[in-house]
Amino acid sequence: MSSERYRNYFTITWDRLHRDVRALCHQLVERDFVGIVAITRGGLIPAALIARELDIRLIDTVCISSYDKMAQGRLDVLKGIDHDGDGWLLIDDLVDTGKTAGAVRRMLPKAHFVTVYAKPDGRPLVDQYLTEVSQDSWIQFPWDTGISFVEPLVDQLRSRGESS
Ligand SMILES: O=P(O)(O)OC[C@H]1O[C@H](OP(=O)(O)OP(=O)(O)O)[C@H](O)[C@@H]1O
Ligand SMILES: O=c1[nH]c(=O)c2nc[nH]c2[nH]1
Ligand SMILES: [Mg+2]
Repeated sequence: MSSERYRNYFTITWDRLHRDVRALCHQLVERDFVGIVAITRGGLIPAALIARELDIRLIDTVCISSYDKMAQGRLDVLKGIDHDGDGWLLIDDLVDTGKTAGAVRRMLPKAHFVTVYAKPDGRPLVDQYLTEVSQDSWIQFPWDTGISFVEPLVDQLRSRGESS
């Protein structure tokens, strides 16, 4: 873990992500949307799953670059959009500090903004989210992780000198 801001990992598996996105869709299914705007790149995966559940075929993107791994950098808008979001569903995977959400909200003030995960600082900027995650946790998504061998606990303790 390299950023001072984060003390824990909150690990999301593909199964969990799919279940969480479907649960979010239950809260959205009664509404009508013109289409989806996904915030790249993290918003693309939930956007595809939500589009399937809500039978939405019209999908656009706002393309943003901000973090380099865990380090927050300058926010660059690589591609904006030419409407105010009226009737559109705006999707990101998560809101953390709210910097990305704030910038996209200014572009699409009338969109209905949802994220799957929300940390307290960014939470007020979205209309809806499924799961709250503590501000000091880094959410590890399945596309950033893989399955690997884990040493038995006794061996981990031995190598740390905590057991004989
Ligand atoms: O609330 P904030 O502090 O702005 O952080 C939230 C944003 O950070 C992540 O994107 P990132 O910039 O890492 O790019 P990515 O979606 O391409 O992974 C995440 O997907 C959100 O868009
Ligand atoms: O994968 C990620 N996990 C996070 O917790 C986070 N916060 C900002 N950007 C993030 N990306
Ligand atoms: Mg993102």
